[in-house]
Order: sequence, then structure tokens, then C-alpha cells
Amino acid sequence: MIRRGKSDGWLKLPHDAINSWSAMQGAELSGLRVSSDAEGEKQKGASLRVTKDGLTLADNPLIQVPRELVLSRETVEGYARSGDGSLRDVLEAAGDFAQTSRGAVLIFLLIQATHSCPDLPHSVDDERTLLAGTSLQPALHAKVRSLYREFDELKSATSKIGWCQQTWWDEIDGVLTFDDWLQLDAMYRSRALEFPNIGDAMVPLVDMANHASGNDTGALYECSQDGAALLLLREGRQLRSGEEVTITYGDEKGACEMLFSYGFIENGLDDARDIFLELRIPDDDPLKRPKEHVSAAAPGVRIYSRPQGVHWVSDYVWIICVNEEDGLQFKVAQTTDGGRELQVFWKERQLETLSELEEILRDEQQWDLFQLRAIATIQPRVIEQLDNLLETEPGLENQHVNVREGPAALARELRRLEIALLRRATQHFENEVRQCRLVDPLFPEVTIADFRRWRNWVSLPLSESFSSPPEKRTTSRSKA
Ligand SMILES: C[S@@+](CC[C@H](N)C(=O)[O-])C[C@H]1O[C@@H](n2cnc3c(N)ncnc32)[C@H](O)[C@@H]1O
Repeated sequence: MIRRGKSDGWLKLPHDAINSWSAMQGAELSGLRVSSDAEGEKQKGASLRVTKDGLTLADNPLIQVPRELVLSRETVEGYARSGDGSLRDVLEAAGDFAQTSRGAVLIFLLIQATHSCPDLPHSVDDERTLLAGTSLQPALHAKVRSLYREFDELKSATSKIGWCQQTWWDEIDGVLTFDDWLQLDAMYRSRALEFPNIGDAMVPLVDMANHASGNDTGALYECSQDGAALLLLREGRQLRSGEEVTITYGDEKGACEMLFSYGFIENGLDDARDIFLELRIPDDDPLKRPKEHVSAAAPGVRIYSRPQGVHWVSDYVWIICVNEEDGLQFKVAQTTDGGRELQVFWKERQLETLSELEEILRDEQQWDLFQLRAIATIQPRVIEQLDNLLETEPGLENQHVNVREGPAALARELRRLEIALLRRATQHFENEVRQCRLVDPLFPEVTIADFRRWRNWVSLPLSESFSSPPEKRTTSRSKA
């Protein structure tokens, strides 16, 4: 419905129409307008352009959007209370989901699209194969799975409402498809901003500001005392007529997240900045099942680059790296209501959650050893990801002759940037291992000088390497 609405025009207005719409709605623009004709910048869509010479702080706020036009959970609830019965029905039926900003706004947009729809849907794009080997591929699968779940829940919650059943879900005449839910999610993701005191919200006009990071960001958004959304020129800025007014969508966001949420990748990146790689607890880990059961951590590692170097963060890797012989224990306890609960202990001390583990391990005498195990778990995963990317790359263009050039170029760029980040990460981990000093109860200080030999040891199945007696383990390491 939505994809078709956009291409047929009943769900789309020319960008410039927003200028007269905003004047009618009481939103104010000072010294700028929404424009879609900037030379050489067509791929960005519309943008905010300065219309006078010398935009200065005296022009602030550049934009003022009245509270009732800010599309937040609060305003959606207001619309439902003030008369849109269809909206009210669906919000009520959706329960907890409608209590979130995203849930309320998505449902609002869905009702608006439904009201505008003259008849039937649809089409589906499949350019996802271009992402093979990138970190965006699993992220996209996970997102699509969770959107399917939400869509099913929305369906079962609203099928009891007569008009929803007839208009949306009827097997013959129903207009709603999963693709609509995908489209709504994409609209929300690419336009919602986090406003202080409001929460995540979609704000007309302010959402016409494109992204620029660092010193190039021209303006900031915030909320006034009376709840209006404001766009403010940054301190020390002056913009000339025709210049673009930009905001930042997040300077630290990586290429994958930018492409995922906004559909573009910033120019001038040296690497992907940030990548999330899934990690798995090996099948032969005797504690695999209780570990998976108790862990609430994202099952992977986030690797990110900054000018000073590469860093990583993962709660999950520590769960992989320790076992019973180190001090990790699981016990089943009886709860007061007669149920059973799996509890986790480190050397008899009960942990509330497994995310405390890293801090506890830091105080252990064997912290260096645990770090080394963590790196030994992450390093091969980085190499595996790099190999996957390099292997899937060459055939890309030939395999997908029917894909549009825009998405193909973005996929190529994501690959290039992820390969660069993974190469930097590989180098970083090798250096880290070389410098790592290992404290072992039998050999108080052992330096890992020969990474290759050491890796042969760690590439044993994890449980075997962890439970090996110290005599055996030390044979494959060189002593300081
Ligand atoms: C909040 S909207 C901004 C207004 C948008 N240009 C429009 O026409 O409606 C976000 C979208 O604008 C585009 N965009 C924003 N900044 C961009 C940039 N620096 N480079 C390329 N596209 C950009 C992307 O398509 C993004 O999903």
C-alpha cells in the first residue's frame, strides 16, 4: 500500500509543498526554506536552504514547530482522544506496543496511509543479496524477523476490530501487507529524532534537515519550555544564501548503521567506524545451555575505530571465556511461587546478571589470561568476517545485473569500509596479543611472544583448551 501510494502519488507531495503547508499550520521558518533543487545534491532529496545573506544567531530559532505538530506518543494519544476512532481502536488493541513512542507513531502513520489509500497494493524489492558478507546482512535479517513478529501481533490484536478486519486483513479486499510495515518502520527510523523532554518523535520541517557531521553540522535541535520543537543555528555559525542547514544524525554512527537507518553512507570515511560481529558459544562448551539461558547480553562484539586506534566492547565474550574450572557455576533454585530459577555464581558469589562478569574478572589474578582468551575468541571471528567479505566481493556486479546502481554502489562502499575496519582490527588484535602478559598460577608471568604457536593452542575446541591441565597448556607457549 505505502510503496504504491508513494509511486502513484497519493501518499506523496512535492517537497516544496511543505513550505506553504507549514505556514498554514503555524510553523515558522526564519531565513530558510525547504528546497529540492540544489545543484549536484539530488541524491540527498530535499534540504533546508538559507534564503537570505548572513544567517546569524539573531535569526534563531531557525525553525519553530508548535507542540501539536510534533509527532510523539503524546500527540498521537491526543489525536486518538480527540476523535479518530480508528486510531483509538488500534492503539488500544496493540496494548504495550502502543505505549512506546515508536509503536504509537507507526500506528498513527499506518492509519493515515490507510485513510489515503484509494484501493490495493503492492511490490517487493530484493536488493538484499548485495549485502552478503557485510554486517548489515544479519542485522537486516534480525530486523525483518522482528518486524514480522510485530506485524503478526498487530494483526492478531486488531483482527477483532470490525473495520480493521475488513480494510486491512480481509483475504480478498484487505489493503495491508507486511511491506507496509517495512515502509512505516523505514520512515520512522530515518526521520525520528530524540528530543529532550519529548522522547523520540517525528517533527515536520526539522525532519527536512540532512546530515553532516563534526564541524560541518550547521544546526542543533531542541525543545522549548512550552514543548515546541526548535531548530537552532550553532554558535559561531553564519550561513550564506543558498547554503544548506544540516543537523547531525549521530557523529559516532558507523557506516552499517547509517545505511541501515538512513539509506546513505557519509562521504570521506576511511573505514566503517563501527561493526557488530555475532559470537557463538561453542557447541562443546559444557555450560553452553545455561550460559545462553541466563545471558541477556547482545551475543557478539562491537568493534569500533577512533583516530587513536581500534577498540572493542562485549559483555558476551566474557561468558564464552570462563568456565567451571575458573569459578563459574550455575545452580537451580526454588522460587517462592514453586517455580525454578537458574542462578549464576562466580566463586560462590551470586551474580545478579552476567554483565557484572567483566568487572569481577578484572579483579582476578588471571585477568590477563581471560583477556587473552577474549582476544582469541574475537580475533578468528574478525578474520572469518574479513574472509567472507573478500570471498563474496568479486562476483557482486555480474551476479546482480538487475539491481539499481544506487544500492549497488552503496553495497560496494559498505564492503570497502568494513574491509578497511576489519583489517585495522586484525592488526590491532595481533599487536594486543604480542604485548599481552599472561599470569598463570604455575608460571607467574608468561609473555606470549609467538602468536602463531599460541593460536594453535587456542584454536583447540574452547572447552578442551580451558580444561587442559596447566602442564599441557604451557608446552605450546614460550616463556618470557
Ligand atoms: C530526515 S530525512 C532528511 C530530508 C530528506 N532529504 C527528504 O528529502 O525528505 C533523512 C534522509 O535524507 C537523506 N540524507 C540526509 N542526509 C544525507 C547526506 N548527508 N547524504 C545523503 N543523503 C542524506 C537520506 O535519504 C535520509 O534517509
